[in-house]
Amino acid sequence: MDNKVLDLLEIRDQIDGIDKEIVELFEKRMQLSAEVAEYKISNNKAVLDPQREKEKLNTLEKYASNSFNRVGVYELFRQMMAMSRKLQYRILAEKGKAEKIPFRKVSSLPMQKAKVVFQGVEGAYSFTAMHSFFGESIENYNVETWRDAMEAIKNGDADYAVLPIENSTAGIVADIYDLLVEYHHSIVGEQIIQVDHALMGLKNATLEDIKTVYSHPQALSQCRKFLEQHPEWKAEEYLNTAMAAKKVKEDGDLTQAAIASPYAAQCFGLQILKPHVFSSRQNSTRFIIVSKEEIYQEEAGKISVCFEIPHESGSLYNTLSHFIYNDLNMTKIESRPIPEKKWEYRFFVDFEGNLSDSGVKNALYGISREVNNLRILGNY
Ligand SMILES: C=C(O[C@@H]1C=C(C(=O)O)C=C[C@H]1O)C(=O)O
Repeated sequence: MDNKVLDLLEIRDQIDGIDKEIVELFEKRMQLSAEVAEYKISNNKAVLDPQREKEKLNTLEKYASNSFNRVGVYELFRQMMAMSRKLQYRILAEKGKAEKIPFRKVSSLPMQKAKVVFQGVEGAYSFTAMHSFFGESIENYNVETWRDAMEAIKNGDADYAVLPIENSTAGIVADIYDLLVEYHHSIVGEQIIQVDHALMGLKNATLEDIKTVYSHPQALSQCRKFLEQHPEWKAEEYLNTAMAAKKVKEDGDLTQAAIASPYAAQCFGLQILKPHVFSSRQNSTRFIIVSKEEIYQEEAGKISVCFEIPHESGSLYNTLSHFIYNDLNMTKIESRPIPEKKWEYRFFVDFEGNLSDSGVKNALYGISREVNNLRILGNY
């Protein structure tokens, strides 16, 4: 072996020795932190003491001999103290000091005599989503706006609302996120609907009769390839796909067609002139089921939360570290502006888990102590 290899082995040997010492010291430090937790329980003190942490970081970084190491020491101890706090939260939770999660576990969603509200008209994709989730025989009615649907839940006019939250190509439906914050309802389920547009006309119409095709602009653009094969047709934008189908039925004009879901054809007694003019697994809309009840099902596997964090370096990182530390898989993060606070944001996070899991409880307890306005939107 040449000298350099020997050197490397020797240096690594020394590193190994130091790391072992660091681990021993780390464990001693955590043990002391656990004792602090006991003190805090007896004296009703908060886990996080920002003043103490700030002072510690200032002192410790001064021990470092150069600016590069100063940054390292700062970061190292910031992490160390975050871990120490996580241990304390766990101890407090074990001693029953964490506030209870307000959600109630149920074996299944109460469906008997349930009434569902959806936005749009029969045959709209939200209508399909509702039937897929609740079955065909569910009592339901429609309203004009998403806000109306939220109000219906608030007033007790309906037990559940079906609302679109995200489209796989167009992204989130921002208004629904904002409404979820404004109305303190909870998400109790979700339903994904694949987009499948058909061309439909009156019962006795044929493709040759068609002169005008009505649909929502997004549906028209998704079906562009198909429409280009018929340059003789005029494409007309309409409020939504189901309304376009309704119009064709009501006008009773053989030259009119609509692009909408096959379900809309069924609802309005139209004939499908050409199925799947656009169908895409890639293009799906995810709907949420909203309720006034704070309930979650035993087998629920996804949790949605939202929170606000101080406008400081590292605060999002610090919040998300609670998920990592508790081995929780985050599946989505979104941010929305907070209207009253210019350039500050509210974050929406989805992660895998059930509100009964201890890791989930630990993460939520820790986060709730370190952010503003943590809300559990639902577990479904
Ligand atoms: C250990 C404590 O709890 C927390 C963790 C700290 C640490 O690990 O040094 C410091 C302050 C607190 O935010 C403490 O209060 O001393």
